[in-house]
Amino acid sequence: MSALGNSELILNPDGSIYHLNLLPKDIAPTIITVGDPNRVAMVSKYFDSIDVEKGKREFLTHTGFLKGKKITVISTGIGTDNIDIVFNELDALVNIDFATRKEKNNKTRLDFIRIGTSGSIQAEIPVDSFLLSRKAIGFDGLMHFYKAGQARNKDLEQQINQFLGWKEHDIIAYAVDSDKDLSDIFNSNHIRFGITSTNSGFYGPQGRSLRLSPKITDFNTKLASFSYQDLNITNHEMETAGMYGLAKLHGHRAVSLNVILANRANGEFSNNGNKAVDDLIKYTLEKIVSR
Ligand SMILES: O=P(O)(O)O[C@H]1O[C@H](CO)[C@@H](O)[C@H]1O
Ligand SMILES: O=c1cc[nH]c(=O)[nH]1
Repeated sequence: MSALGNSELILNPDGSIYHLNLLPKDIAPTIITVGDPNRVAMVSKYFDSIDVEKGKREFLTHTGFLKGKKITVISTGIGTDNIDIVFNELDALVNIDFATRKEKNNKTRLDFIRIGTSGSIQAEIPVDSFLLSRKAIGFDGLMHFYKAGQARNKDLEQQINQFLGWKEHDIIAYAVDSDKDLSDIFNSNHIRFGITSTNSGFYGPQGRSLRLSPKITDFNTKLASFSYQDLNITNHEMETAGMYGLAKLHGHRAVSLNVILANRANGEFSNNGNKAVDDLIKYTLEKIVSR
């Protein structure tokens, strides 16, 4: 493989990677991703020590130790356009030699655990509950730009696209599974499971309208009535499918956990979102350190 050029692998003057502003030594193999930069400190305040605090734009990183386990928490900002940056750059930090600018022979596998927020489209999934995305359906388009055949769940893709029939609206979904072994660490009766819909926006792309008219009027009820292998499409958010796809393509593992803040079927929004997010953070950290 020839060396990556200056316009492809972009390093800052201090040798750190372009957007994340991180050096290879700044990250742990276990990485918690959160959307909101303010959530980074909500996670790292539980660490026994914080050894790295760096950031640039919406990408804030803390790395430290909890009960002897080295953990990184990083904010991705909103959307899979940012996931593309975060996952490519985190992989580069461990699997590209910045001196030779070539891929390393011996690869390092990373574990990604998202602690996010989300909106349920199923009436019986209440606000403030926790949901693990067994699978994700991407309406955002990110995977269409990669040779992603081996990472995708083609059977689910075929079934959802046929069921929805939204090709006439230029909407074609891709589908990706969570990593089963990593997901199993977070199983318990506190967690619900489902298929997560990852969208390219919060309003129109999640069937919301404030002043603009939706093109697809039965958007959420149609998605909510689909089922696949005993799982329903449970919730909308904006990162998981991209995470699952890019993690698999790079040889990493990923799982997405979300607090349900909105119930779209009942028209409810949590009054207690911060407390629920804090509870999911504590639950996730406990599972990470006790595995
Ligand atoms: O709370 P985070 O992790 O950002 O996740 C959800 O919240 C944002 C929208 O409000 C989107 O990023 C969505 O995925
Ligand atoms: O409804 C919601 C709530 C949180 N995040 C989303 O993307 N959608």
